[in-house]
Amino acid sequence: MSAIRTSRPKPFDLTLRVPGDKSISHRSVMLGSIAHGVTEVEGFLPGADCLSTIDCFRKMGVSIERTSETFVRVTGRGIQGLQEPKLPLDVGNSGTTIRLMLGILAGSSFFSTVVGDESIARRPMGRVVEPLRKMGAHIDGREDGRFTPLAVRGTSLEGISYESPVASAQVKSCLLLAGLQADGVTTIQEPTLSRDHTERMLTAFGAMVEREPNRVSVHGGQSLVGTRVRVPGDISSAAFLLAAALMVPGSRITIEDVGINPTRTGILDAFRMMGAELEVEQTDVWCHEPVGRITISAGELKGIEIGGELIPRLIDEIPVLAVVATQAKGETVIRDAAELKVKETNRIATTARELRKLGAQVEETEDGLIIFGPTPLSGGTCHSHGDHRIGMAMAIAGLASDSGVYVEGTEAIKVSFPEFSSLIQQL
Ligand SMILES: O=C(O)C1=C[C@@H](OP(=O)(O)O)[C@@H](O)[C@H](O)C1
Ligand SMILES: C=C(OP(=O)(O)O)C(=O)O
Repeated sequence: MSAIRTSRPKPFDLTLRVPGDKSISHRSVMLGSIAHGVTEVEGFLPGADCLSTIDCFRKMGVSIERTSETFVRVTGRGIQGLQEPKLPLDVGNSGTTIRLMLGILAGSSFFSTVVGDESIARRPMGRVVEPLRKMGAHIDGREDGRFTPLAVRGTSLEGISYESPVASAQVKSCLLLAGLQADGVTTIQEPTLSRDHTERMLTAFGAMVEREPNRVSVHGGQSLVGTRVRVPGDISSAAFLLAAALMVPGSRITIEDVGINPTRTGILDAFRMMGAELEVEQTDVWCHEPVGRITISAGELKGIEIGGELIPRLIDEIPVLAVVATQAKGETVIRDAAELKVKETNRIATTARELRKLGAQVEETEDGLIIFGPTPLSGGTCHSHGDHRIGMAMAIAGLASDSGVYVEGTEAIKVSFPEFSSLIQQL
């Protein structure tokens, strides 16, 4: 088991880049695989989750070459050109891989089985299996297909109109990918808008996607054409570094070439509400995704109340937001975030538990957290619980501790931000 130790550094002023966006990297390999022709991906995230996606599509006969850590060349086979995998498709720790891939497998012409690690085995698959079955999919699995392992007998699908009870880009994307192979139109309505990378990338691959507020439709029978994808830096990874600047008064960080898609920038809104000084400048658009430069420096931080439409726009950043909230004056209330319970860990529970070990005052609620600040953070030993975002969040907490925080289980971090440990220790 690997571990890292962080403690209060001297104030810093740094300009950095972060590794490629995880959501966009997954999609580049998936859409590249089912497209016709070659897709070249620059700035691919070499994180364990995205490598699981590569491995699954290779098992379906797709030629995927990695000419460097971050450059990937996918020779697409067309959506009906994938081959029956001889072995189970192993998604490792990646919820995005399994849920999006199920949309592709459901409409294939072959049989496949899908497995993952212990965390994946706890995560709900009914949210995609149920609507896919409405489209005609044949999926079986543990507890009637609500959990892995799953088995899919590919078949022809019918378009549906589906009202998703959760704002989940994984549900939406799964159904869009199934919809591409279905007869007729597939429409997904979500309660609030979740990240829209699939919609944007489908357009870049030549598909027609119809969008209305919180609603998206796709016609079946369209084929995709391979393209060049340049992946922006991952704002979810950048969030840990932005938080680092807020934890060490007098510090400033600039992150360049980072994705600033508005469905992902909720954390910037939250940090601004807390009193951080933030400058965001759009510098370019890569493969239909806005890219820019973010500079942050700490102001006097105050507690905030967040919920509603903001939550899907910062869902993966809530653990580190809670860490920053321990240093803000007053109460920070996070509501409408029950989705956190079904991530790599129950992030409401693991965030609260680990922060309390350092003396933070944190209350768990049914759908979020309440953090009372500011509280000094003591030294101590924390654990990632096998969850990359919890491991990184606790390492950031250590930056406000004089005696230092030792975080165990940091091997989980390779899922999304392989360089995190060396970067943070440079502070
Ligand atoms: O589509 C995606 O790439 C993701 C969607 C989100 O999950 P949900 O769709 O479950 O909200 C997010 O938490 C995850 O890290 C990546
Ligand atoms: C929830 C996450 O990813 P996934 O659902 O793909 O496992 C995450 O990266 O925080």
